[in-house]
Amino acid sequence: MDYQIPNKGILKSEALKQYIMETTAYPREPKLLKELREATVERYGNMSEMEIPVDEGLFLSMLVKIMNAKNTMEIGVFTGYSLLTVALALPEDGHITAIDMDQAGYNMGLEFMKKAGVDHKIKFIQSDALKALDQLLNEEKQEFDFVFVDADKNNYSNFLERLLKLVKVGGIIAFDNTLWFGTLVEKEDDVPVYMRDYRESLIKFNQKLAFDSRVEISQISIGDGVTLCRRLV
Ligand SMILES: C[S@@+](CC[C@H](N)C(=O)[O-])C[C@H]1O[C@@H](n2cnc3c(N)ncnc32)[C@H](O)[C@@H]1O
Repeated sequence: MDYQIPNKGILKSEALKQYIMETTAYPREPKLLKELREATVERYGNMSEMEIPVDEGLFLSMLVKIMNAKNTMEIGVFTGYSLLTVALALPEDGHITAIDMDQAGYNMGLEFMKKAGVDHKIKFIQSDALKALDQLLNEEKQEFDFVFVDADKNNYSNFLERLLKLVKVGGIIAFDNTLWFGTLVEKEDDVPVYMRDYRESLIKFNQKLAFDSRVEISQISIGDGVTLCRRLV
């Protein structure tokens, strides 16, 4: 045999990433999401990198629609790119409980939610996420179909424990950044010091998830890595 099938890894270069964005992501990005993305870059500069990328937004949007999700939650809002994405994907009577300890980012994004006519679907809770989840667990029981987690990577395990009581059986909890800029497979010394703490937590979280029989998991290599956890029991 004089040929070899190459490794199945997907993104081999920045150019390939750019190709995906330019051919299938940017042309499909809803107008108000584009405006929000650009306004976030203008206001927050490099911090705007916290937003999920456009291709990931399109993926989440389709997932929410395929699932027929109605009652959803988001942990980690910033200016609301993923929040507006999900709000647009939900039906008119859909709902998102959005949690962030910072209110300023959400306030900026709210203008775009209003323009899109989806602000009535959103209940924003300004709080530390663990506190807010404990509060939700103490309140009247409600079942979530879909949760997007994009905050405080040191607490992903703690979020999971609480979310498994809040998400319905068959529902999905999606954890963002589970590949942490590829640093998980780099030597610690080669990783910038400010990224090591989350790197360590995510390595442990991924290892633990792999053997957690309460969920079915799928690691999606999009954006910075998204792990889907479907509640089984
Ligand atoms: C990566 S950004 C979220 C980006 C957002 N999903 C988007 O697409 O634009 C993370 C957000 O999580 C919030 N956050 C971090 N730790 C938190 C915690 N323990 N409780 C609540 N919010 C937290 C930060 O204030 C920040 O706005």
